[in-house]
Amino acid sequence: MSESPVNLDELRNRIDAIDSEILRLISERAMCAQTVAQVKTADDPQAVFYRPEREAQVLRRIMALNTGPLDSEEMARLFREIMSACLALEQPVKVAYLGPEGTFTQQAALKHFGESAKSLPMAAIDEVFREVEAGAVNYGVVPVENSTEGVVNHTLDSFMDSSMKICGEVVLRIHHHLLVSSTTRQDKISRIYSHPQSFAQCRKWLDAHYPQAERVPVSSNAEAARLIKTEWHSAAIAGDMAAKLYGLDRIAEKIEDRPDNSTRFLIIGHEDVPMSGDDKTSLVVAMRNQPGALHDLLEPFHRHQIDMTRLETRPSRTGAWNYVFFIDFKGHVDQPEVAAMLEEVRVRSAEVKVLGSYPQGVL
Ligand SMILES: C=C(O[C@@H]1C=C(C(=O)O)C=C[C@H]1O)C(=O)O
Repeated sequence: MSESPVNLDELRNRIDAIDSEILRLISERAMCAQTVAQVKTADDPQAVFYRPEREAQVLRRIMALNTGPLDSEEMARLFREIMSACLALEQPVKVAYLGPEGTFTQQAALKHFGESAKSLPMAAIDEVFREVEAGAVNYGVVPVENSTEGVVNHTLDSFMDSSMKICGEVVLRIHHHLLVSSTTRQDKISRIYSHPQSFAQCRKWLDAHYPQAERVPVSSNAEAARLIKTEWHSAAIAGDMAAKLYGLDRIAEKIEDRPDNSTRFLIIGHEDVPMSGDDKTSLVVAMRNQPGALHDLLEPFHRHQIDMTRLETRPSRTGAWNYVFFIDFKGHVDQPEVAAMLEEVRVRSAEVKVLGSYPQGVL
């Protein structure tokens, strides 16, 4: 064998030295974060350590500074975990999510808060709201829209009855796999379990590959994964977390019909979040039932050049033909032009409820 041009031992010694340095710096950072916690509690013993706007700024700064060879998202993910561990030193963030364990919502919760957060599965979206409202957890994570299937009505409806604030958003690329257990007869699959949204997102693939199999809708992908453990003729459609949790094999990967399939989740909590420099705001607006109402509502957004990113209509539940609008736009309520626009919308509408201003999803 020819002599390698670089000396492996030398390189490994260098890596060891770099690791010692990284270790020292991470510990120094953790001590700094501990001091921040002391400063925060000195002012207010009930202070919440977690600051969504600051975390978004830290991650954005790292991504802007990064020059490779690791890509910026990968680098931000590493820093996400460092921050999560630093925060957990003081007080692990407790997060309720739409369960069961192994769902995409849990994946979204961990992506947003890092692996050191304590995540607790809830059986339904309104339970997530209730748990946050009761103060049993610091934050909640619920799905709100999918790029293929549209809005999660249950989440929007929950906001109408709740005083919870939106403190953040997280977008997750959703990859579905066809999963089987070690005892499944792969040539005899006659039944496939999944959540109705997942079936809808994989419809074409299923029509092409398993046209004869019975599609059985269940309450979550994780539940689908759990069920097939004992059925030799069944498969499940679910994501990586569920596959790992139940020790299942992927016989077909990334079977979603659209390669850009993603779901947006909202983080709900008690506090208003200060500006991070790149924020979004969500509103619910009830309009008076009169001609031109929608035009009147949209006109101030246009005039103040505010970028609306979403507009959804839902029945208001107060009268047979009254509607409310869920609106997302870029900007924060503390920005003067946003405040001016909101004032005009208030005058023109029956009711405006600001659900929250929060940092745009970073990762
Ligand atoms: C250290 C702070 O507290 C927490 C920890 C952070 C960090 O590790 O960088 C950032 C924001 C907070 O969630 C802070 O507010 O600066």
